[in-house]
Amino acid sequence: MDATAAPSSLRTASPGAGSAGGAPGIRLEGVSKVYPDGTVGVAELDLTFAAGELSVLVGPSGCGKTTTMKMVNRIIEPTTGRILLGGEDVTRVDADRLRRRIGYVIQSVGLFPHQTVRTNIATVPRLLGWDRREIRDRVEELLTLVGLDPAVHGDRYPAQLSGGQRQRAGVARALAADPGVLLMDEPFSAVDPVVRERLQSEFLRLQETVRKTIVFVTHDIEEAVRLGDRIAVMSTGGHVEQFAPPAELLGRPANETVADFVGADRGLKRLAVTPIDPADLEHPPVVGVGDGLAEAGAALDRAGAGRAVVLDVGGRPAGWLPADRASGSGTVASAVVRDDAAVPLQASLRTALATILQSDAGWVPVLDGDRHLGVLTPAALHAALRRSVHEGAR
Ligand SMILES: Nc1ncnc2c1ncn2[C@@H]1O[C@H](COP(=O)(O)OP(=O)(O)OP(=O)(O)O)[C@@H](O)[C@H]1O
Repeated sequence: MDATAAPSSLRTASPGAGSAGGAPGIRLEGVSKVYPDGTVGVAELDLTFAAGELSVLVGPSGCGKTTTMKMVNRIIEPTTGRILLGGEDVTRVDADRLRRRIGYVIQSVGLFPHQTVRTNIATVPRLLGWDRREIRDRVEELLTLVGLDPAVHGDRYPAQLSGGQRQRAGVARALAADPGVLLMDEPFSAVDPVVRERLQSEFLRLQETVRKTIVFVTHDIEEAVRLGDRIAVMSTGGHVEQFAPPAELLGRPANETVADFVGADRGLKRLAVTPIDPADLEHPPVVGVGDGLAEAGAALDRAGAGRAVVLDVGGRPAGWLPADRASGSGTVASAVVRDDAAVPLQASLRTALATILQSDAGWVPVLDGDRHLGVLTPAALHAALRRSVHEGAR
């Protein structure tokens, strides 16, 4: 993507192609870094980061993650090898100009402390000579995109923001000139776990819109599994032990090193990357809040079920009706055990399990849009997880 282009509306594109909405793929060919003291940071690395995908680098401390990432924007100069951005060898181009084509987000954010959030975000567009109006419009667009209120946060200084807000501003600054590539060096590790999870979710939604080619370094395997389209597990010298989508990495670790790194609880981690299968849903009787109790009782009898799912007038789950309350006069509304917990069909088994654990129902209704599809029970969830582990192990 031409970084000197004027701000455009955010791009959408499907991943996997040679370039996605202008985002180039990145290819490292025989790349090595030998530091002046002789330390081999990375040796003979061949690796491709697909266009529009988020690739995560994980591995033990000192294995060469940061070196690998920083060679892409040449904050660290490779000793040998080539790095191609959308087919163009960038190992010889002007490093400053290269960096303006690549967004960079780091743990300590790196916002300029004496500049307002707006001025910080405008840094690269200003360097690229955009006109004032374009810059102003782009900054407002980005503040909103990353969830900062332009009127409230735009004119604050970094010290006047929370850690999470600073990270959002850092992401906005990295995206300012609409670069095709983002490098992210432990961007969410300086905030507490709750804020981190929120930032991760927001960031996933953002990536669905902008589809950048992202190289992301983290120490946190959970974060890698949550965010990565692909995860590279590295060992000393930048050696790639396995580079695979999260489900494959957790289901079929290539060797002991990877298995050790992803952890003995990798079956549990698979929860986060295993989708709900509609075939696993159970279908207890469904009654409406406005139905008569006698009618609901008859439906429960016919099905031989101990309880029914209760839907409100809009068709959303409102709770459940135990068989022993399904008699007498009145409507289901007078006897329903209220519980509006539900998950969308797109949710992971992890979200489904968390929701089940928070409710007394012992199941969770699954929705396709607004339509109730059935309920997921702990037994079905267990079966789905076992199946996915076996599939992964084949
Ligand atoms: N400037 C330097 N001079 C000499 N050796 C260096 C330099 N920078 C990094 N190294 C070494 O290169 C190797 C790879 O370092 P790198 O920072 O890429 O690892 P990392 O996987 O990112 O580690 P961490 O997870 O601890 O951040 C390490 O052995 C490190 O000590």
